[in-house]
Amino acid sequence: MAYLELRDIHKSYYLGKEEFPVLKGINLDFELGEFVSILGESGGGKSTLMNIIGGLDREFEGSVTIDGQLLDHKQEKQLDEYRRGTIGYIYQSYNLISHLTVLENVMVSLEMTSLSQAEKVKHATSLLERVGLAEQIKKHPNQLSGGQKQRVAIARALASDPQIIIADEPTGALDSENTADVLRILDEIAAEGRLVIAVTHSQEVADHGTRIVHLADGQIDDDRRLREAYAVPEHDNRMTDRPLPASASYRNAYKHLTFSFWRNSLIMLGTAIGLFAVMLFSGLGNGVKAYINDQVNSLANPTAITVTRYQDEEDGNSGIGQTTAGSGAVDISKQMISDDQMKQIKHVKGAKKVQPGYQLAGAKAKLQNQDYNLGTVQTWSATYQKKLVKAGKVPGKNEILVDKKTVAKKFNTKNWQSVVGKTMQVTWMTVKADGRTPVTITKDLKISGVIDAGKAGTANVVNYQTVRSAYKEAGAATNALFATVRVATPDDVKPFQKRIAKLKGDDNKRLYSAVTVGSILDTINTIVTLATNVLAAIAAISLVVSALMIIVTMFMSVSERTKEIGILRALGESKKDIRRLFTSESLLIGLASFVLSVIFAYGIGAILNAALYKIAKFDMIQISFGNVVTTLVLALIISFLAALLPARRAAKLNPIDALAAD
Ligand SMILES: Nc1ncnc2c1ncn2[C@@H]1O[C@H](COP(=O)(O)OP(=O)(O)OP(=O)(O)O)[C@@H](O)[C@H]1O
Repeated sequence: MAYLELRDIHKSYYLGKEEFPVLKGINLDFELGEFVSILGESGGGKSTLMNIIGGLDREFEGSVTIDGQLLDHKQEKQLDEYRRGTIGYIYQSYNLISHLTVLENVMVSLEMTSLSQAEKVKHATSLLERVGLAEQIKKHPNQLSGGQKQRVAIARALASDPQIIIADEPTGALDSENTADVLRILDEIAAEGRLVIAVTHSQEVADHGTRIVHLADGQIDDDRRLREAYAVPEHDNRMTDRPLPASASYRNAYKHLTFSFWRNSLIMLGTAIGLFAVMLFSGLGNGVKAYINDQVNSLANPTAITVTRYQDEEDGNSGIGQTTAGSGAVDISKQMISDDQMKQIKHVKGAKKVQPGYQLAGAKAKLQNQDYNLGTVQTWSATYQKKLVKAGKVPGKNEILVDKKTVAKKFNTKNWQSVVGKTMQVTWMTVKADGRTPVTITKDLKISGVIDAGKAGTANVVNYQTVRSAYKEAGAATNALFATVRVATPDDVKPFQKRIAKLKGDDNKRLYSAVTVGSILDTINTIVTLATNVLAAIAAISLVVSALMIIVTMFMSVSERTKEIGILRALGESKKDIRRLFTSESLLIGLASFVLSVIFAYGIGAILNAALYKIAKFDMIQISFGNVVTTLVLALIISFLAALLPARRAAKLNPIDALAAD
């Protein structure tokens, strides 16, 4: 049984429905150690036959048996393996990969062997030395002469130690000197015990082989032996081949990226800008949220909770500041917290300190014959931060801390501190002990200091005892209107709020509401998050543009590299390997864009922060680790999706058509 057997090979091409038969029943046997030349007229089907032997063509009739094993052309995997391990191809037009160096071109077929990286380099270098190219290994193909290119192609064909070398007009483009060189090398290859099948038009070339097969009209019309085939030496250490590892695809993709560096840099820049915008807006959202938190917490104590009586709809939803004293219609005792209830609140788990508080309704003041509308007047509680007191001190008995904007500055615009120490007559309303009858209270209070509630509004603060004793004197209800509860840490606020909301009175109705800085912040934060997400989503639209750019680049890359795809397929790479070549290139673009975008985001973020710091005294852009990770995931998803279609198209290319591409 011969090493390679072709039986009854028929092949036709079709133009529409019209059939053009090219091979009409080829029967041939080949042995290892032979150097067979295939001669025949142009268009006679020589290349077609080589593609069938080489495992590139699957659309034919007949059988190819290799070393006793029938090749199943339906099984692509088996064919990939066959091309990888058994076949080495040499073409008239060299078919080198232009963006790889001479050494790398030879290394491509070694990627599919089990050699270590160092062994691959050593082996490729020794092959290039053998074909006389030791000096040229770092050059790119376009820096070589035709003869040199063909020798690189021979070294590449030999690299994976194949049994069969197919050379399709290997000397067609060479001068006589280079032709002689190449023929000598091919003869040496046959002498090593390999089967060399060379297609040629030249009788002179054909005469160098051990046998000439002549093809005419789709059939063999002559098969002549010129000399004995070479004896096959024992090959005990044949190289073992294996599928292309993923790392090789990534390396190849990286080399291609750096080869077209400027074009790819622009694509990366475009993608990076989109990613950067997403990251910057997210960072701005974080910054604004932190800024608001900081501002609110600096005005009010985050561990203080204001507890009021719960008002359901029927009772009229009047919280602090809307005391209905004077209307007579509503029993405001329902809005008050009795001493017993105060004790009950004290016993709720988490309460560290509980302070009763009053709010003075409709408070007006007279200071040196000038009337003031006081707005909010409350008793001092833990909600206030001491740093809000801008002059003087916290009020003691019969003292008042007045608002900077509405009282102190109106009293004396420039020297507003001068109000401290003056006596102010304050009038407000409440109800008698029956909870209904209105009563007006007037007190002379000494101004202990000035408070500035900032943008949060106005604040006038009196001492709790001052109000309580005034109420006692006037026979008014003395129950507090609210209680200020301190908890240990801001994290204890929410659990406390929940517990207090659960407390029920005798009528099984909810007793208390709790307002905290946190609950106000929650609302603000929700709005800021929403706004940030909208901004980030708008920025994300630019990512769609980025994705389109990557898709276009990848399609361009596929059409530029069509020939390379054919070469890689001929060398034994599978469809999957080709797909991965393009997805890895796209993922590398995504990854590089991500790195760029992080640099932009942190760089420009720092510049913006420096500029805004002058205004807000706060880092307005705070890009979190989570933002960075999200951006990375986005970048990878986009680049992966963008590569899907182009990679699919590349993988689907017919290797023969791809090799024929210009
Ligand atoms: N993809 C194709 N579709 C249609 N016809 C094709 C295709 N490829 C080759 N042919 C035709 O098949 C015939 C054989 O082509 P092939 O390339 O095998 O010939 P060849 O003997 O190698 O020719 P040459 O010596 O000029 O290279 C030619 O007539 C060619 O036009």
